[in-house]
Amino acid sequence: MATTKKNRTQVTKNKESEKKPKLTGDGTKKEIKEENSVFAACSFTSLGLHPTLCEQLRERMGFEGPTLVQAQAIPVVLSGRHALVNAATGTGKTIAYLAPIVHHLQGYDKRIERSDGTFALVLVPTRELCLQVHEILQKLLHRFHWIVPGYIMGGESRSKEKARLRKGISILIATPGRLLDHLKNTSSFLYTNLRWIIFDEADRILELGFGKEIQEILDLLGSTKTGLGDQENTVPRPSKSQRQNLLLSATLNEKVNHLAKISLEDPVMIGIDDEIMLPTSKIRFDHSDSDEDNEDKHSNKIPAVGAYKVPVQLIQRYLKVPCGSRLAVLLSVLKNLFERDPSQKVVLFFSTCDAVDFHYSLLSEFHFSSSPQTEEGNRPKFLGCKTLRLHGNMEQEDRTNSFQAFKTDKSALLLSTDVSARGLDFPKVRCIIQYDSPGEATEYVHRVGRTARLGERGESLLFLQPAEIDYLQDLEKHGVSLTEYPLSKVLDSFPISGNKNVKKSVFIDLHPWILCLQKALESFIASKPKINELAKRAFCSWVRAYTAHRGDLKRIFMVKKLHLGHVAKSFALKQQPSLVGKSFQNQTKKRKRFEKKNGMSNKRRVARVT
Ligand SMILES: Nc1ncnc2c1ncn2[C@@H]1O[C@H](COP(=O)(O)OP(=O)(O)OP(=O)(O)O)[C@@H](O)[C@H]1O
Repeated sequence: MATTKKNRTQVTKNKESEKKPKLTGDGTKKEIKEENSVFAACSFTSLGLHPTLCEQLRERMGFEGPTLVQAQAIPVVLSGRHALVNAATGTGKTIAYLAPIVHHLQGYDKRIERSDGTFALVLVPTRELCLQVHEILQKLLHRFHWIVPGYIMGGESRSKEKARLRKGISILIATPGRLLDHLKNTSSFLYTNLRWIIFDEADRILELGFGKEIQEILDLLGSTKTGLGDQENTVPRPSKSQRQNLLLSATLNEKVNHLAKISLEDPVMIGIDDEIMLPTSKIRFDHSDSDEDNEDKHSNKIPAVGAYKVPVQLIQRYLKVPCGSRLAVLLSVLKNLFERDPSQKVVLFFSTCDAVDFHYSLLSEFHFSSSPQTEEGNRPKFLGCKTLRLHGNMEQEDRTNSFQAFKTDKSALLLSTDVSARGLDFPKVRCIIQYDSPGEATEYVHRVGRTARLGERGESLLFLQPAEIDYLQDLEKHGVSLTEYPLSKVLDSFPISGNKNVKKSVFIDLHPWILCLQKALESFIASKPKINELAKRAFCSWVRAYTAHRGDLKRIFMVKKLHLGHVAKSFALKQQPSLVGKSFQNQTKKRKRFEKKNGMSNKRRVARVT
């Protein structure tokens, strides 16, 4: 704790000299307002990093100086202490752990070699994050060619990964399932020199149901306090000075407590306010844990649920939309956004892969004119922007292509599930739209965190039905407050039958623009059998996802309150809800049989959705 506080003080003291322009990751200059600054006033060199590494950060990556979280975390990581790092999205946590590791590895008396195996292991929840961290690491290692970066993740060829592991990877980025697979089955994977284990997006790794895998990984690596270090096949537990574990996320909450408890020794807390700290002895990590007396021996403190850190400059709004008008309103909001600024990036979040596929096809093919005189062939595309999609049911190659395209594109709309919610750093995203609500407040924070990164401006819109409006109070509990989006004004701005002066309605679902658009959408879907099929599938998955809300959220997202006819309308379906409902019941039965057969837990089900 002492180290953290000292660094914090140093950062505050130096704030006066913070006014000069900073370079962002993409090399563009910008003024950062002092009160909103994410940058510290010190230099990378003053934090103790090797000059060549500092040069690399500045010249190759365009980073003039550290961010606040880097200024706090780098000295701690360099010191060898275990740490729990909490900082808002987009504040540079990746460099906060990678830079000190590279600093140490390049400085070994005897240069490390591939045959020494793996020194550092970075665990991440998704494949895209795996690729992203690897890309950053490659840049960081440009001048240190003897330190080899590598990744292993689901969806890739196991045999190719085995070959790479056999040759040796110094810093390895991995998703948990595939790592465990190699730990058990790849005998040439050498990790006796392992010194660092990092959990990036620690809470998400656990939420995805990887808790058991993580426990097994830590045991196999001999890195738990209660680990099975004496088992065959495990690495002898290194001394405290040799092994260092780090946990990072913008939303560290009680889900991480268990992991912190089993993997961190006397950790330094970075970015965690004292008010939200509880001694570990006061917290039950899980219901099976009756070992509280032992906890008192370690008087570590870990974070309790509290306020989440959302970038201060982010403008957060909500839209209250009746269920049956959701689709028409969504399309109107998108049209308004891209007409206001055709060259921008927007991410649109859905709860299921099927919903992404349906809306992607719809937006790619839907042509519209509010004037009935316009012939079908002459109607313009409803939305002129480039559209991309990303979800967990796509082929790995398509996933990677979408991910890379959205990174480099100057203007595009990305339709995605929560697979994009964590850690992904798409430059210059201007707006986040949460069409399907995120459920847990943590997920809200990470979704909106794809914009307003590193002090840039950004906007977020959350769709809620009138019956779901209490969700705003749930967010308030975590210090997140939203204001209402001026929907009527936006809807009034659209011409109806080429006429801007039509009598407008105060009710969204009776607004002439919405009525006209809804009618066109329903005719379009009825005339396209393939998209119609996608709409029905998306409808079924949507209702299923709605039923999956957990705990307190069930009170807000009540399936019983859903009017299935209106839900069908939000997929532009004219069918009777009972017809659609029947196919939903069949699908639900099929899913339940599948899950029973495969012994899948609740948490796994959430993972399958993304
Ligand atoms: N010192 C720096 N100066 C300028 N840009 C930086 C600096 N450090 C990191 N960046 C850039 O800031 C952006 C955000 O960094 P990063 O993805 O590590 O954030 P994060 O805190 O891990 O976000 P999330 O919580 O969403 O995962 C990246 O584009 C990165 O290149």
